[in-house]
Amino acid sequence: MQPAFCVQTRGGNRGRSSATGPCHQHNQLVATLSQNGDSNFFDDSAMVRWLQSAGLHHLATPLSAATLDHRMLPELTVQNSHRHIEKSKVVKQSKVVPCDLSDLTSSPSGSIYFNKQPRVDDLLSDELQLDSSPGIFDIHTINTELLSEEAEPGWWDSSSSPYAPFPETSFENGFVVGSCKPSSPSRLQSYTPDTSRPMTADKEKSAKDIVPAKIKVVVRKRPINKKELARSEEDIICIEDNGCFLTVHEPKLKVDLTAYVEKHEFVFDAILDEDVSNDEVYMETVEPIIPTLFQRTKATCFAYGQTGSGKTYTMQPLPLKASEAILSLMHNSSYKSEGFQLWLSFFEIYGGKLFDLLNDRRKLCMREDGRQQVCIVGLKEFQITDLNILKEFIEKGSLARSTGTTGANEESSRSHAILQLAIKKGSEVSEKKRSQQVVGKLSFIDLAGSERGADTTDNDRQTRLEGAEINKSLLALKECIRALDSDQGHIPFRGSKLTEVLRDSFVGDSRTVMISCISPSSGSCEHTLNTLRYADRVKGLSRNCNSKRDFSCLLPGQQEPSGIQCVSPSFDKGEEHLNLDEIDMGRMSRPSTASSQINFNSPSNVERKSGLNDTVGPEISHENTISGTSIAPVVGKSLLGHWYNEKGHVSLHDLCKGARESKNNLSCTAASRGDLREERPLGLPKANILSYGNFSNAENLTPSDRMAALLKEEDNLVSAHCKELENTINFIREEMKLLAEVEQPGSQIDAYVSQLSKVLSKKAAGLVNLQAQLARFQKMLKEQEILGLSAAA
Ligand SMILES: Nc1ncnc2c1ncn2[C@@H]1O[C@H](COP(=O)(O)OP(=O)(O)OP(=O)(O)O)[C@@H](O)[C@H]1O
Repeated sequence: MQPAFCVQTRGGNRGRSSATGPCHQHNQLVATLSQNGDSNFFDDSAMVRWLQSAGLHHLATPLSAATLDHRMLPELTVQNSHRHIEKSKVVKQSKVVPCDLSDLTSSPSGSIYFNKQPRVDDLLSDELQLDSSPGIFDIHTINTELLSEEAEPGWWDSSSSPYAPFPETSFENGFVVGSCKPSSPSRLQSYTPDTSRPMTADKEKSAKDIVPAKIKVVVRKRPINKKELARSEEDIICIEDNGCFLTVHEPKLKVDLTAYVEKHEFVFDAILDEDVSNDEVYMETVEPIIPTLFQRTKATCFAYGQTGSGKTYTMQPLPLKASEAILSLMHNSSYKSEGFQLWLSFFEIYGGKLFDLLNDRRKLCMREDGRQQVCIVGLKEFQITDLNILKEFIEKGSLARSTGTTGANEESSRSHAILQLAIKKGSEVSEKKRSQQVVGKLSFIDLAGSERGADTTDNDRQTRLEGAEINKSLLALKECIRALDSDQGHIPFRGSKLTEVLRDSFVGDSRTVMISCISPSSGSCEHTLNTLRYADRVKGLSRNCNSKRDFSCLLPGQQEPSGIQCVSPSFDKGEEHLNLDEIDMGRMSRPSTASSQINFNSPSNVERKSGLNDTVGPEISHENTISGTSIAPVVGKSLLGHWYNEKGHVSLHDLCKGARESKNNLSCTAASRGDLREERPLGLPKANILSYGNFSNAENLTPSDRMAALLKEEDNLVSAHCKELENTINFIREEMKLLAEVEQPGSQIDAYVSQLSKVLSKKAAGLVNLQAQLARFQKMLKEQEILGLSAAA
């Protein structure tokens, strides 16, 4: 029999009532099981706890309806709950329905279902039925699929209700519930700005008094969509009632093909269920930051997650709401007389290049001035006084993003879109000359799909390199946030173009909000776990962190890796800066007898499989440098674009200065507790050092290791080229000097000949070396291509 009710608690974040979940495959409804009137919320773990507390340990795990014994649970009831809106307040309604154990069944994922088909009477309490005049319900909070089967025609006059449901066909993207989207073709949510609403003095004061956390990590789950349902995928994400705990029920198969469920538990600052609106997302994430922007804070809010997980859907409404609040504070608070202005810019990083989304995708270049301030040359900024204009700009920019070079939406998931709101003070003297000061800045970043970083095995070279670039930037971003959170003096922003662009957001007083977007479906389980692990690591070093760890898959007897939670105090001074992931990496990359016994569920293997492992990230921080060891110089190719003098053009001197400084930034020394003081180049886990420079051991390397080696070789080539240019200039100087001398009366031709011969030999040797390096890189590219092709075959 197709189960009717899923007996699982859902939603209920932060005081929001437990809500009717989306209408899933199983007509899911929030329900409470109770015994002897004693109410207990049931998700799998709560059920286990409840059974244990009832002394029914033998039933506690594994749990299935078949194991529930009628004699032991004599008075079972199911309490159906839903909510509706009454006089602008969300009201929870519930009704107890007597049930029998024969009405319960379990799914392969471990959920317990109530088989009885509900009646409308069961869904609506008596008061609610009396009150059911159009307009008092928010239809989106009611399980419409359940209702449609049983509801009498005419009980709901949708046409006259402001809460009329969108007809199912009008749901964009096949979302069953929760999408609540306007039928407008725009990707933006319908939104009516209201700047006239003044912020009261009390509100302003309390807003100012609240000090938001430096780093906040929020997870947002999107509703399951029709395509996923059509593929019979299940919702595997369970959010516990306080809105901070999340369990992923990973469907797995044993060797004998028996299905079982592996649970992964996570804790974050907030977890937003599929029924949480964009307004609520704003309130949870960005709203607390707004007042701090007037106090010289730079804030960053970014969405991370796989393609299609809802990053753009989540991010697009936020700048609008934030601008409304900023303008309201500017015009209606004590800041009124300060002469603040709000400015907008919107650009994209695609394939390591910057494009202005508000100026016909004009290519931009990033420069660093004498005071090490990063500026994006040519980026258009617009002053925002009217929210409708802002809305148009955002739409324009979003369209430019998704209709980029090839017009495919595919592109958007391979690019990072950055929308910046800057609060400025001062006047603009002329178009070219501004005497404005940035007071605060809020950057919204819609990151490339996280799984794109794993595109390193793709057949297409361009895709592989883009994937590697995305991987690099996501890892560098994580490193920067972690450095911020641990109050490290140095932020490794040079790790990627993305973090360089955000440099000024990482210095001084800064706030960061990460919204991890996840899909609920079982088909996305691996990506979802990767996203949650990334988020977990971002938050991992937070001093107040109380994160439950995803250790469900540790081997029996294996301990929580001590390096993960915080830097072990037993480390000596020299190791203090050891990156925690590096310890992980050491564990992962060292093939041991133990590792051959590790099943495929071990965290390291899961991450390795995903391609989102830390092959690049951990080594990016120059804090990894350990005194007393020599350091292999590495210069990133991005230097070519970054080193400019104050007049704006590249000088070789600056270039070399950049190379030297970057060498310090990017060099790293590998050290882990087991084998300290080992020198290795950037971007390579230990196990791969031997194969660095050629792929003779290529079959032993993972695709991402190979890609890291390739990128490393590319960096070395660019670095050697820079060096060669520097030498060439010196040779030219020497040759000019020789020429000048030989033309003097009485010059020594023999000396000239021998000096010239020396210079030419050095020049030739330099070119030969560079050519050899180039040939090696070409060979690696070729090998990578062949390996990619054979992997694909
Ligand atoms: N919470 C949600 N409620 C309803 N619909 C959603 C939700 N989240 C996402 N969607 C829908 O899912 C689809 C994919 O979302 P979106 O484009 O935001 O994904 P994305 O992560 O930005 O993907 P990409 O990385 O490819 O740009 C969109 O059409 C969006 O409308």
